[in-house]
Amino acid sequence: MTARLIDGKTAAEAVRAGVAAEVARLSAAHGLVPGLAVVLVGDDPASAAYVRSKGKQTVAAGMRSFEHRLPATATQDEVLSVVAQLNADPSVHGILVQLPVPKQIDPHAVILAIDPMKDVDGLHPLSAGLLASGLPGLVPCTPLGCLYMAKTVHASLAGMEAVVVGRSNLVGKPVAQLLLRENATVTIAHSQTRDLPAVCRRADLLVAAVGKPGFIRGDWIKPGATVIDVGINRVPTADGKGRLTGDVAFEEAVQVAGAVTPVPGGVGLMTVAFLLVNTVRAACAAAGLPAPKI
Ligand SMILES: Nc1nc(=O)c2c([nH]1)NC[C@@H]1CN(c3ccc(C(=O)N[C@@H](CCC(=O)O)C(=O)O)cc3)C=[N+]21
Repeated sequence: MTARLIDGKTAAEAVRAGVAAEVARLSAAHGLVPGLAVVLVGDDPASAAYVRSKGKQTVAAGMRSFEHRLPATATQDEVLSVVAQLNADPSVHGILVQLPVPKQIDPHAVILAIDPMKDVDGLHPLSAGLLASGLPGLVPCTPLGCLYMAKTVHASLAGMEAVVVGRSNLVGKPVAQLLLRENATVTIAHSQTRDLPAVCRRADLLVAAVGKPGFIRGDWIKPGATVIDVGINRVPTADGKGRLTGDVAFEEAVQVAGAVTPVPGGVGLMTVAFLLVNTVRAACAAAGLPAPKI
């Protein structure tokens, strides 16, 4: 059997079309144009590429895009002062500080400084706490993308065994909270989990967010399971360009799984699409309008 591919390109295009329609409506009915500010500290080429694609898609959806680039030598105070300026700017509804930041900067201090109303990354402790308490708030984009993709396969996740490998604040923990909200039975596994392959084999829905290329092997997957691969790892190639690969050994996984997300062309595309969704949600909340239906 060969697994069905969950196509991120088609799914992301559908989400972006919904965003563009909502942005057009908000602008016509309320004169509201959602704005997203991305802060990039340093000159990591991969980060710069993500920031460019976010900016392009933001503009393509009819929103405003703001980019702030600081040198790799920037101090924490300099970063905090950019964040304060963006917090105070009414045309900015969403703020994303690209992670990781250089080592002289404490990422927690930067995240805490972001106005929670503009926290489109869903990383502020208030956003994390609202999610954990089952209250409305901004939810991290990659977990929203994972859930959307899982739902293209399963109308309901209730009662499913879900295993999340990875416990980061950006992906593992929030995706587990979202799955719990959907009434799945959720296990969070990590580097110290005993007999990880056996734990993974219990999963009807397996979410891999470990950051190690090809780490999850085919024989760790329950036959017919749905596999969501969050990993975006650049591995070297002979031509020196490198290629993107996930956390799942894809060629093995397609032999066993029922459905699997590819890398590239999977969860990464959904992350950017849901960043736009979160920006529209933040803009509506700031304007006192009801939550948009996207
Ligand atoms: N505060 C913060 N929030 C983030 O969400 C965040 C971050 N920092 N730092 C870096 C990571 C990485 N990330 C990606 C987003 C989209 C793709 C993406 O669109 N990937 C495409 C193609 C990429 C390519 O071909 O280069 C794909 O997987 O098909 C990848 C990676 C967001 N991140």
